[in-house]
Amino acid sequence: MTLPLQDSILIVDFGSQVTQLIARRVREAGVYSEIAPFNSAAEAFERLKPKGIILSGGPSSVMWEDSPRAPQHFFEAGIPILGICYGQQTMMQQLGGHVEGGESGEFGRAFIEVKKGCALFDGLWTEGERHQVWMSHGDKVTRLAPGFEVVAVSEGAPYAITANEEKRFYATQFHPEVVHTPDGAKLLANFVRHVCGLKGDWTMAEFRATKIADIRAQVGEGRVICGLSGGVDSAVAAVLIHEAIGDQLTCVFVDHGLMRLGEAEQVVSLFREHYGIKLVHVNAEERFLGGLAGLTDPEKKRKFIGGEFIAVFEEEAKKIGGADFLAQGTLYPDVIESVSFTGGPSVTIKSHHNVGGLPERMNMKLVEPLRELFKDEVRVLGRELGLPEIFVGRHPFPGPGLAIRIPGEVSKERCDILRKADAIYLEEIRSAGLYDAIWQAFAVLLPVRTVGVMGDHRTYDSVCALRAVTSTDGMTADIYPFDAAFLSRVATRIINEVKGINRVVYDYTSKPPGTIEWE
Ligand SMILES: Nc1ncnc2c1ncn2[C@@H]1O[C@H](COP(=O)(O)OP(=O)(O)OP(=O)(O)O)[C@@H](O)[C@H]1O
Ligand SMILES: O=c1[nH]c(=O)c2[nH+]cn([C@@H]3O[C@H](COP(=O)(O)O)[C@@H](O)[C@H]3O)c2[nH]1
Ligand SMILES: NC(=O)CC[C@H](N)C(=O)O
Ligand SMILES: [Mg+2]
Repeated sequence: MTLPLQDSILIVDFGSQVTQLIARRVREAGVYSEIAPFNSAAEAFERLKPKGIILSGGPSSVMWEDSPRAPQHFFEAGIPILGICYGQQTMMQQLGGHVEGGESGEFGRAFIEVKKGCALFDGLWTEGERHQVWMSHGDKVTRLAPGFEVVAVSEGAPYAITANEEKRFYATQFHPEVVHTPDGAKLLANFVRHVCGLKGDWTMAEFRATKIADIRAQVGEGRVICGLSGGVDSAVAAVLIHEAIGDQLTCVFVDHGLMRLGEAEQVVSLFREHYGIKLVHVNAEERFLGGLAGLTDPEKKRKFIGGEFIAVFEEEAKKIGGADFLAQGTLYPDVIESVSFTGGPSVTIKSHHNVGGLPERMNMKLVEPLRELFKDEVRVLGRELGLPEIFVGRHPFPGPGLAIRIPGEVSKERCDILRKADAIYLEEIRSAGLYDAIWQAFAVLLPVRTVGVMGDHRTYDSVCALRAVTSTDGMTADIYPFDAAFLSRVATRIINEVKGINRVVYDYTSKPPGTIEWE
């Protein structure tokens, strides 16, 4: 089944780290968009018949031989085009302008001065105003293509915004898609609604319908195994896939012994209570803990866990007579931190078990309907699908579980200690009414022992670190500012009630420079 063609924007990806943010801003403006790598953009254009095109940034330089280009016929299609950074540079060059390597680039905050009104910022900015934007470029346009004029300048980029109003082509040297360009979202909304003339009535309901059609097309009559963790992402993925293909789906919950206190039982009973979806509960504690023995390097731990997950999924697939597809609730941040996207410049920060931690050879093909979304968007989709708040509002919990919250070697004994401390911490957060104000909170068991004195005895036990952060999408995060009384209450309870811990500290690191998890 294919859906009727809907109004859309095509985003051509040249490998920028933040291409997905363009898509996100366009979705926020209520317009459907798809991202296509530059080398398959022509095909996507044929299929979508978009009402506008956005050319992303990218790591290449247009002065390099063989650097990527937009299909030339896009410029003759009679629809509006917005070029961002690299997208601006290639557009200018492809239309007869000129780009040079700058003596010095502009990275980070910059200010532009508006020289002239233009449809791109109609109703938003006016002549003479100065606005903060975010830049990240070394090259710059030095001669405009015919028909273009300068509408805004910055210190390092005399052509900060240029426009060919007749053709409805616009180009920015800065990145409107990032939050550090405060008016950027409005600028993009203006482009898709005002310039491209789209209504802005696209919703998550339509995303749901599109994804259901995509899943049906991908899976056909095949069988699908879905890794279900109890987290938001896999619950939403499972319900969505079930809506698409019904009984062709079997969910597999892997209890790797690295879950929080009581979590495994809770996940399984909650899911069975709410959904008539087939669910297999696999007890795999021994093999996970066995394989983790002796491993201390975070990436080795992550890779082992990623591989073992797949091994379990493959075994379970065999038991149901084979499965052609493995579904996961992979989100965009998992992808961008683990691997470079469409050959982009991003480096591996950590191998999320479900992406960079996957073994190289896998028998099943992946079904990942949430791969372009950010967590807060998945929550919106979850509500759209009618998932109860108890799933939708849950703090994220990483697939590798407690293994990455126990720096150094993991053992059952250390998992048990951590489980108790973590449960006390979360219980206190809930009873203080803070759970929903926090993005994620957890305890970490450090491989450090310190001296203490309890009841006149000397103790020599482990240190427990507490972490709590606020965030909207997990990509950046800030610490949650508990008051001292709360922290000391939690610390006292943990030290009193958990044998093996005699000191508690609070982690004050934002992301960046830290990551949310400790490994
Ligand atoms: N214990 C598990 N058993 C089966 N699959 C799992 C397990 N843990 C993680 N997965 C799979 O890995 C994917 C990524 O995990 P991740 O933690 O990012 O998502 P989630 O658990 O669904 O949601 P959340 O981020 O809210 O915890 C999950 O969506 C799920 O498909
Ligand atoms: O399913 C997952 N598998 C993983 O391997 C993984 N590593 C980190 N996370 C979660 O991702 C978010 C960002 O975490 P970091 O700042 O630690 O990268 C946070 O919400 C983390 O809990 C993971 N989730
Ligand atoms: N962020 C970008 O798109 C950078 C484009 C190009 N690589 C430059 O340095 O100017
Ligand atoms: Mg999880």
